[in-house]
Amino acid sequence: MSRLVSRRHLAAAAALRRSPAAFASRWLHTPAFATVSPEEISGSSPAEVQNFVQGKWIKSANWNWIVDPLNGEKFIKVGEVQGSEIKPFVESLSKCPKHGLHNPLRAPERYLMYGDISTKAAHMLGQPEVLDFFAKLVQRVSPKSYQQALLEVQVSQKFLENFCGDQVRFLARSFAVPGNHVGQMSNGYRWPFGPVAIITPFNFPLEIPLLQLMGALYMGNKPVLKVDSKVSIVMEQMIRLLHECGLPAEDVDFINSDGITMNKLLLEANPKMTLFTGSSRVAEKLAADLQGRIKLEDAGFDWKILGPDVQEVDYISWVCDQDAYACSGQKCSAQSMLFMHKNWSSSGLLEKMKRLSERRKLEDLTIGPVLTVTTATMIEHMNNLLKIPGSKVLFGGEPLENHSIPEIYGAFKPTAVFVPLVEILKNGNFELVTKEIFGPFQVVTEYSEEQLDLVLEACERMNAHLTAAVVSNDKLFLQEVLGRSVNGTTYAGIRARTTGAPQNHWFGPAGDPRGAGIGTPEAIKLVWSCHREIIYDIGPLPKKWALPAAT
Ligand SMILES: NC(=O)c1ccc[n+]([C@@H]2O[C@H](COP(=O)([O-])OP(=O)(O)OC[C@H]3O[C@@H](n4cnc5c(N)ncnc54)[C@H](O)[C@@H]3O)[C@@H](O)[C@H]2O)c1
Repeated sequence: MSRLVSRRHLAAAAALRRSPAAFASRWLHTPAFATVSPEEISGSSPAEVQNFVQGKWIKSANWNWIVDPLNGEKFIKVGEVQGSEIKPFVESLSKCPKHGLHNPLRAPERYLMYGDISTKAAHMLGQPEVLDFFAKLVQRVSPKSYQQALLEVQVSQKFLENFCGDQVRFLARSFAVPGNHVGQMSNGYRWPFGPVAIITPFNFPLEIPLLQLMGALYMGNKPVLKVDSKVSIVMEQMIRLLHECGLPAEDVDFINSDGITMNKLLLEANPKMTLFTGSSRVAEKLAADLQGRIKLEDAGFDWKILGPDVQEVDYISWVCDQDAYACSGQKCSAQSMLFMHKNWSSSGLLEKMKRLSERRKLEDLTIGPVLTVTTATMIEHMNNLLKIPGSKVLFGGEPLENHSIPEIYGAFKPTAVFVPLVEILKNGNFELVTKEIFGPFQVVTEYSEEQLDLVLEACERMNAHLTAAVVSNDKLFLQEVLGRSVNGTTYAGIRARTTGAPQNHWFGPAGDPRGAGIGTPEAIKLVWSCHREIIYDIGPLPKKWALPAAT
């Protein structure tokens, strides 16, 4: 947002606050469950975020002030639980037994209750004013265009629709296998873990925590949820909506804290499973601390390979632009590296990508603040890449201008840096080139027919295998690339993309036994339940049973 626009925005907000009629009409459009109005939150009218534990909303002795990513004003105060205040959360989790709040043999009516809660929540979230409320609230804390924010809310709403009626109990479908003799039958059940924890990052303030939270609940677990404090206001409001839709107050705890306090809580409360979504650095620390009782959705260094068949250049350049730069590149599925077959060099693809990237502007948040990488870090990374022989800036490479984004955040133009493939593969260069920059930044390279092995070697050597796209309709090419790669969510074909997985696509990494998933019934079952086999063996004994010899 330019200084001008930012001032205009603030002036408009101030005028609105002065006018009681306008104020009233804003609040009339605020849903009944809500305690904030997205447009009203400002430095002079800050919002407050609370914690929820043992069935009650509670504050904390400590407020953590969150600054508005667009102008640096302190605009949200989060009641952050300190290390000395975690006792109620530890006690609350400890109350839940390992067999969970429900399971196929205990309190099965709760599967139906969650079907009803999902029905009501899907209906409420589907109301235009509620969709708009959450889209705008997401935009305030994790700035992205209105369309991108709305899509996040719509995906969440569709997910809830998917688990209406009997769909929650179908998640816990069991099976039976005939035994060796009469009365024997083995039954496989989906069993909950009981007390569990969910930790989520800033970039999808609603979709990631909501989908994981509901999945955990559907399968019979009791979760404590921690969302990055920068954006936790969104889930705080969603939990209020869920309570309105019948979510039992004791089923979910919601904590705001820093990472150190959450780490302490995990060690003391000993949840039987933790779902972590965030950086690989924290993921690895928690995996060690929790001795493997964890599932991970961590960093993404996502690649796209353009195959030899050049076609639909306008469409593909648009998909590349969306994949690399929508949400200012802050999607874990964002296109981090583009491998372009040489046949594309004369297609005009790179020029088109450049032109599309130049349409992005702060005013509509098609480019905006980067919440975890500063401008200086992005410049430093780019300069390090430019030391590699043959590398060059294709477009971007400069800070955004005329804005009031605070320095703790990044403000960078959509950027593409070309690095030659043979250089990428050199030891020393490889780590640098494949470092995830969680911002509007991608590396582009080119390969010839004979170099496909080198491309696949690069993909093999990467550590994160989240999303990928193979853009080609050449079936043999697709078969070769897909058969020699592992990414968990891979799009293949001329319309392939790396981002935008909706609730009906499994989303998660592959190639790691700790890898989690989100969205689909398979993801819910894998992450939030374990297999339990009960072998019924009720007899009767054979009439002529006699004691056998010792074995
Ligand atoms: N794979 C996926 O599905 C997915 C989705 C979104 C984001 N991401 C990744 O997340 C990263 C961006 O998010 P970030 O930089 O905010 O991640 P982060 O790891 O810094 O933080 C994620 C969450 O972990 C908490 N946390 C930090 N230290 C902790 C500790 N010691 N114990 C417990 N909790 C702790 C944070 O407060 C936050 O809520 C990127 O690497 C991105 O690729 C992955």
